[in-house]
Amino acid sequence: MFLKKLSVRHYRNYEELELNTDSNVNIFLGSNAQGKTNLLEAIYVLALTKSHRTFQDKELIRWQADSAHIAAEIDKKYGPCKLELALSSKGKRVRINGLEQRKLSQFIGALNVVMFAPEDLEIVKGSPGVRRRFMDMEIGQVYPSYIYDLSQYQKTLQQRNNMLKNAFKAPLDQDMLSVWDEQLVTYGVKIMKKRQNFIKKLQKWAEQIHAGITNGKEQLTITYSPSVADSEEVDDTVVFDQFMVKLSKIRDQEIRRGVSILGPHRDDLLFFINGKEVQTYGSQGQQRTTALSLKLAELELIYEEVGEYPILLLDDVLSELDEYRQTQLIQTFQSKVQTFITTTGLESVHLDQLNNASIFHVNSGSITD
Ligand SMILES: Nc1ncnc2c1ncn2[C@@H]1O[C@H](COP(=O)(O)OP(=O)(O)OP(=O)(O)O)[C@@H](O)[C@H]1O
Repeated sequence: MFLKKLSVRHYRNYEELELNTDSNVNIFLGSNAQGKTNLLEAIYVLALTKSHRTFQDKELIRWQADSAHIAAEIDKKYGPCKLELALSSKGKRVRINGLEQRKLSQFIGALNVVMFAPEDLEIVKGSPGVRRRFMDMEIGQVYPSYIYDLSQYQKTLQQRNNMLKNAFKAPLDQDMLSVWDEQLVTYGVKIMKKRQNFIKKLQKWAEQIHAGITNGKEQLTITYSPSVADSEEVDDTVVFDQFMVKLSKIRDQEIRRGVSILGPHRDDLLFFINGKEVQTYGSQGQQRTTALSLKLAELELIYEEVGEYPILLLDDVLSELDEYRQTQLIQTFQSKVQTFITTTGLESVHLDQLNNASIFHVNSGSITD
């Protein structure tokens, strides 16, 4: 995929901006707080309809404005495509080639991106919630049906939690709870299955890439850890039954605690280097390399599934990498992936290794020469 033109209006600190991005490598250069990340974020939001750094959509709208707009012209394998997204207090509206899409799931995936930002270290180091969000965002952009299953699961979970929360006030409607149980399990199994497949594919690439970055010294293993199944293997019928049985066993506990304690909303991912868990035993450098391998693996996974490479967004990460890792990264994207990079200074970027990079000077929400 190749992003030819990006336009934003009333987005973060941008009043109005149109940018021709004809190069394979586009560098947003500027001091702190000028709007470099805002531009990468705009591309990310156009792809996934959500920001990578906030859950609050209203933060994306320029102060004092009612709505924000992002648009892009993209060259895809099958031809050119125009994407538009408008954000307001009423919600989001999206169009593909001028045609309004009723559901966001019809829009997500039209543009594929992989963002690598300093916060990604949290995927390795942080709480399970960060890893679940990582899985959800990434699986959703490749398999649109996942977004539907996930939203159905979340709705069911909310209803079921409401019921459990109120169980101490009035007698529990056991029949109704059984209906929610079955629905929770039905969508839960679909989600687990897709997460398992995704992680298996990601593992294959990440292991290879990580071995390359570490000169074959480290073997990276990524394991899906579902809260329901006894192993990472998820077989539909077996897990459906296991899930139902386990729910009935913990019913009293769930009623006492007033919350659903089993299901994909409690899943996790585990990372191991040479058999040792990275979160607990990995050095800062190993954790960083794990996050990098993960992101580079995503490029390959998306290529395998979608048939073309996504756009790579590198937010202030080159300076964090030593020269060897920076070279590895640049060599990976240089030939095949259109890349957008933010940086505060070119001295930390080995420009000599980049062919035909365009440099945009970002200054208080505008691009200057
Ligand atoms: N909704 C908004 N409306 C107007 N301005 C905003 C809004 N949200 C953020 N900003 C402004 O955007 C700027 C931050 O932009 P951004 O995060 O892109 O910085 P950056 O250039 O990447 O800096 P750094 O190098 O520090 O990461 C800040 O000046 C902030 O006040």
